[in-house]
Amino acid sequence: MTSLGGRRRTSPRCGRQVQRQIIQSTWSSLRTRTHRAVRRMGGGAKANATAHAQWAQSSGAVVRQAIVDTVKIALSDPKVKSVVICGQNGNFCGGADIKEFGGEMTGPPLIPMIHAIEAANKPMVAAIEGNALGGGLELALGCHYRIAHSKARLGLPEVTLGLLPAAGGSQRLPRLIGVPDALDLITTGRIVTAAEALRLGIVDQVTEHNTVDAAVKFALSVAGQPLDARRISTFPCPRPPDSDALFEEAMRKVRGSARGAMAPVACVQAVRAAATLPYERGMEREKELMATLFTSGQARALQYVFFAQRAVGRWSMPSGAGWDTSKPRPVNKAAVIGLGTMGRGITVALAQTGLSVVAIETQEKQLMEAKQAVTSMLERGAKRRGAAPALDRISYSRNIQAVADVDLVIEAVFEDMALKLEVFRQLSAFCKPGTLLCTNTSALDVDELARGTPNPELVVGMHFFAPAHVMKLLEVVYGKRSSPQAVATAMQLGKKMGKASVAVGNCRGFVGNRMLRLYVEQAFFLLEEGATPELVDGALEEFGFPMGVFRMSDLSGLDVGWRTRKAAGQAQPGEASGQSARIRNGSRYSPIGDLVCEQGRFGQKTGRGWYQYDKPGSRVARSDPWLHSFLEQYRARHGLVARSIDRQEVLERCLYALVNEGFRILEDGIAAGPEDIDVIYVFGYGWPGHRGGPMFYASTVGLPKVLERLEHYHQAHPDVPDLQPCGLLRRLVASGSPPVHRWREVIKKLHSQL
Ligand SMILES: CC(C)(COP(=O)(O)OP(=O)(O)OC[C@H]1O[C@@H](n2cnc3c(N)ncnc32)[C@H](O)[C@@H]1OP(=O)(O)O)[C@@H](O)C(=O)NCCC(=O)NCCSC(=O)/C=C/CCCCCCCCCCCCC(=O)O
Repeated sequence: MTSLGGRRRTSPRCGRQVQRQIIQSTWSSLRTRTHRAVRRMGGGAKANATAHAQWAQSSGAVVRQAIVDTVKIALSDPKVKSVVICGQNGNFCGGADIKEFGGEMTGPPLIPMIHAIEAANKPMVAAIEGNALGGGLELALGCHYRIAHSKARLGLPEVTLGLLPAAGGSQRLPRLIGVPDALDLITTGRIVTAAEALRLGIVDQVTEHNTVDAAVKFALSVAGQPLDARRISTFPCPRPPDSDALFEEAMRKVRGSARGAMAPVACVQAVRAAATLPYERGMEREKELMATLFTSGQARALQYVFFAQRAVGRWSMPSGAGWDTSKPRPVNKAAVIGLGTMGRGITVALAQTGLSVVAIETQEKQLMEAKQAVTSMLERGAKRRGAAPALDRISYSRNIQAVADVDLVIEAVFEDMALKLEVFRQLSAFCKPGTLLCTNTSALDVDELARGTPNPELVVGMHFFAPAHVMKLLEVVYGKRSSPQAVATAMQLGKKMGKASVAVGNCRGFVGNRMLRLYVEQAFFLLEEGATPELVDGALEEFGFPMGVFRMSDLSGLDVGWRTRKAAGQAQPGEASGQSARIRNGSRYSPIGDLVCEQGRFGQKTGRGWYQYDKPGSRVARSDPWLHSFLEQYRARHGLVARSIDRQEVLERCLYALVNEGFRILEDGIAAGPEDIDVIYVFGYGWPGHRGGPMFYASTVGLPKVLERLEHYHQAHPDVPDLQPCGLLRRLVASGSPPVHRWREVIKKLHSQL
């Protein structure tokens, strides 16, 4: 798959054809190299020439059939002494074709195929190059020996797709490497290098040279040797003495982090079955658990996210330019301007990607502090990865003229238009011609910034999420005059940094923050109407968010939004009461957050916010009686009568308001499709992946129901125009609520009529 991926990079126009090939290569990359082993053993296997041709053109079912048939031939041919199974194009097997899961699965099933390989009376050797993932690794675990290339990657990522390794992986891996390591790999889906696989005992040998040659040599050396001790399914599962406690701890851990996701829990249960039941009964349990996951809907959501993540790479702009027509510029050296929290994270992310970075901060003291912080972030990261820290890739400067030879600049100064315009003016004067000018603004107008430069086509937004070296999301914001090449360059850099990069249009808050405003606003309104932060957060956390809106606000700091609202003229000082104090530009406005800030309650950093904390900086939120009595007094002052609000209303108000704005974003052409919005929310805003992102979620709730509830809430709150259902939502419902992957057609039609 690596080589095919490479081909796509060099020939972006032939995407469709290559995509087909890559999908096939999940199973079709496999072939049994009996002929080669046989030849070296002085024999010959006639069946193989045809089988190879067939596999190269075939789908998963055909490949499995071919493996079954060829193994049968090899085992019945007395001249064949050993069998080597390898992939093609430098890749063993990336696992099952996920698209097969949606329909009726045909061809020979995987489990009996792997059993037959394990039961073989001739040595079966897996020659692992490239990826051995999911069903690919399960197949290798059915072999008697595994030889891997040093650059191979192995893992059981099924959990990330809402599944478990159900072709015996959950039963064989613990028997091979022990329960603790198997639990780690299976519950996280973590991919390991060949070196780690060797250390864990997953592979028997690692080679720097030709893997198939090494495997053939190895296969010859073990020909005729007894195989009983090589069949992993017959191994007793090593049970640590405190295994009950170990499983309870593992369960506690996954329940804590899974936030309602079923697959990690099922993975622990399956490994526990391996440790406590005979193999056959463990396999039955594995199948039972998999059947539940298959029918849960969570697997469908996570698999949607998998494909959505790849779909956003095929970006396009309203002009029609896009990923397949725009060539990125090479970026070897970048500059970061402003070394606050964001600038530091961006510097680390760029250096870890292998770029030379000039980090610029005008104040000496801040520069020194930033240098120290960046150094320790890089050292911690390098320690985790077992690599050397990329310290020498970064130079620090107080002088903006140090940007003279960079290919790209990312400005991350304070969120103030006048300041940013001044920085861009200076950058335009000092950068070499063609340098891309990127802003890390989270909401300011990219077009206004671009207008302040002589080359607006070189200006794009690169909106990172804190901490920028950790968070996987990047919004690449194109303005009216951004060139497709500038967008392509930012998108490619994002990909290199390992980010899910999504190209979006320019508007206030772009996609993520524009939608978030509606969600937070509904949470404030709910407090006015009788809810507490605990009720709202409880409902959202039960839904699957790592933190509810108020705990999240305490963590990121209440003053950030307050400053923006003040700058926009919304937050007005004082304790005005009555309905007029809660109206801005004719729409309902809640000053609750402003009033809390006026008390100096900025969240965790001040030890008080929507909750109270033991001390400033502490992270454990406790209910705060002060806040509750503040809410009561606030309602009394404004003549509001608290009513009983349930969790369902919290979810509907907060989530449907957010989804409705998502439809508006699609209608406005700010995002090209629902996948863009869903990737942004899953990777940047903690939306639970097993619910597939807000737009996918709306489709699972049912668009008619979302529409009906929005109409209901808009009627109840006519002073909140944002609750009025969006035209696109109405149109989708009118056209029969097509599945999410068909929304683009409706959107396209809508745009063509405008
Ligand atoms: C690392 C990769 C493999 C490659 O990465 P890269 O080179 O960067 O390329 P990408 O851009 O990621 O991908 C290129 C295109 O290929 C598409 N792709 C990739 N992988 C797959 C796949 N597995 N299936 C389909 N398509 C795939 C991708 O979408 C790209 O195309 P496009 O751009 O979208 O057009 C990387 O791709 C990667 O990590 N892939 C995923 C690896 C993975 O997760 N593998 C595990 C898959 S699951 C699996 O293997 C399971 C096997 C066991 C099944 C056992 C079944 C037993 C059944 C018993 C249970 C009983 C249930 C009963 C139910 C009932 O009762 O009804």
